[in-house]
Amino acid sequence: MADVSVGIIGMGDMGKMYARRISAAGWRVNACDVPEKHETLMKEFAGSAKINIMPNGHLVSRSSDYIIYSVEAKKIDEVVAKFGPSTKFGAVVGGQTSCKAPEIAAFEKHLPADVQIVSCHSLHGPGVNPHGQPLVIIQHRASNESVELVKKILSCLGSNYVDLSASEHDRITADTQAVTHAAFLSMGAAWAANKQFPWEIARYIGGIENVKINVTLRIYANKWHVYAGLAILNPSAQQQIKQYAQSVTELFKLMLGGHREELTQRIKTAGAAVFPEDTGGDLLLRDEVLDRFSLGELPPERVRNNHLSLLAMVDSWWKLGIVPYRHRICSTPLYRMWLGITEYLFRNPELLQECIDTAIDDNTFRADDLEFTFAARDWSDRVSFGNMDGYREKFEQIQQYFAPRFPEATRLGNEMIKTILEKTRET
Ligand SMILES: NC(=O)C1=CN([C@@H]2O[C@H](COP(=O)(O)OP(=O)(O)OC[C@H]3O[C@@H](n4cnc5c(N)ncnc54)[C@H](OP(=O)(O)O)[C@@H]3O)[C@@H](O)[C@H]2O)C=CC1
Ligand SMILES: O=C(O)C(=O)Cc1ccc(O)cc1
Repeated sequence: MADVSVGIIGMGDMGKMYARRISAAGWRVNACDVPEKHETLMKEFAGSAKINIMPNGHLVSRSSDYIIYSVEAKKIDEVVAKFGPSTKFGAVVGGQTSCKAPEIAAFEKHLPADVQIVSCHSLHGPGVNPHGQPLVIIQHRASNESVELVKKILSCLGSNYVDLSASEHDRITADTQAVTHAAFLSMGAAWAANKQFPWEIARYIGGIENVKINVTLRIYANKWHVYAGLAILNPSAQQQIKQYAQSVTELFKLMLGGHREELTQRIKTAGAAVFPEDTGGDLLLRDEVLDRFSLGELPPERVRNNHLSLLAMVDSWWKLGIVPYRHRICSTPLYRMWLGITEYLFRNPELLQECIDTAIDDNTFRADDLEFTFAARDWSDRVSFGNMDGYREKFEQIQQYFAPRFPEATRLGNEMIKTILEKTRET
C-alpha cells in the first residue's frame, strides 16, 4: 500500500486541489496538464516533494496505480483516447467530470480490459472546503477492493461518500445542478442586458436578493466549460432546463395578463406539492443569515419583488414531479442555497402573497422580468441545440460585464457558503 501512487491528468483548479490534499496525506502524486503548462506547473510545485509533475498523460498513466482524469467534460473522450491505452496493467481509473455518461463511455471505449473503473465527483467547487461535502463514488467496473482503495486515498478530503451508479448520478445532478445554474445564469443575463449592477439598486438589496446576486456572480466567476459540460452533455439536464424556461414564460404571461386567480392557484398548487405541510421543521435559511451578505447598503425597509425566478423553480419541480429535499445528501452548496431561498419564500404565506400581489399590481419589475424570460429561453435553446460555442460566447460576454466585482463577491460568497453550510449541516 505504501507504494501506491496516484495519477492526476488535468492540473486545473480541481486537479490541483486534489493533488495538494492527496499528497499532504502522504500519497505520491504523479500529475500533468497540457504540454504548454508543464514548465509553469514544474515551478509551482517545485517545493512539493510528493508531487511529481510529468510532461504528459502517458507518463502519468504508466506509472500510477489510481489515475484521475480531471479535464473538461467536453474533452474527456479525446484525452482518454490519447492516454488510456498507456494505463499501467491492473490500475484503477476514474474521472472528476461533472457528467458521467460521456466519461464512462470514454473509459469503456479506450481503457484496456485489465483496468478497473471507479469514478468520483466532488459536489463543490475548488474554493470550498471539501470537509463534510458530498463526494460521489461510482463503482463501475471494479472489485470491492479497488473501491476501498479509492475511498482510502480520497478519505483525506474528509468528504461524505455517496455511492451511486453513473446514471443515478447524472439524473440527480440534472435535477440539482443543471437547473439551478440555469436560473442564476438567466438572472445574470437579465441584469447585464438591462445594464444593471443589482447591488446598486435598492430593490435588489437584502435577504433573498443577496443570495441571488452572490451566487450569480460566483457562477460567472467560474469557467464556462464547467456549466456548459454539465448542462449540454447530460441528457436529462436538457429537459429540466427546458421546463424551467417554460415555467418562467407561462408565469410571466399570467403576470402580464393580470390573471390573479389563475396565478395564485398555480403557485399554491405547486407550493403544496413541493413543500407539503408535513415536511416542515426549521428553515434552511433565515433573515439574519440572508441579510448579512450584501454587496450594497441595506435599505431601511425590505423592497418587494415578485420573485419570478423562484416561483418558476417551484413550478417546474412540481411539473417534473421532483421532490427537491430528496437530493440533499447529494447536493452542492449552491443547490442548498437555492433550495434555501425557495423554501424561505414558500413557507412564509405573507411573503408569498406579497409576491403574487407584486406580480399583478406592480410593474416596477416588468422590464427585468422580460429580460429574465428571454434569458431563460435563450439558455435553454443553447443547451438543447448542444451549442458549446454559443454557450461559451454568451457566458464569457456576461462574465466580462461582472468581472470587476468578482473579488468582493467571491469573498462574500465564501463567507456566505461557510455560514450557510454550518447552518444546514445540522439539518
Ligand atoms: N470547477 C468546479 O467547480 C468543478 C469542476 N468539476 C469538473 O472537474 C473537471 C475539471 O474542472 P476544473 O479543474 O474546474 O477545470 P480547469 O479548466 O481548471 O482544468 C482542466 C485542466 O485540464 C487540462 N487538460 C485539457 N486537456 C488535457 C490533456 N490532454 N492533458 C492534460 N491536461 C489537459 C486543461 O488544459 P486547457 O485549459 O489547456 O484545456 C486544464 O488545465 C471538469 O470536468 C469539471 O466539470 C467538478 C467539480 C467542481
Ligand atoms: O455548487 C455548484 O453548483 C457549483 O457551481 C460548483 C460546482 C460545479 C461543478 C460541479 O461538478 C460541482 C460543483
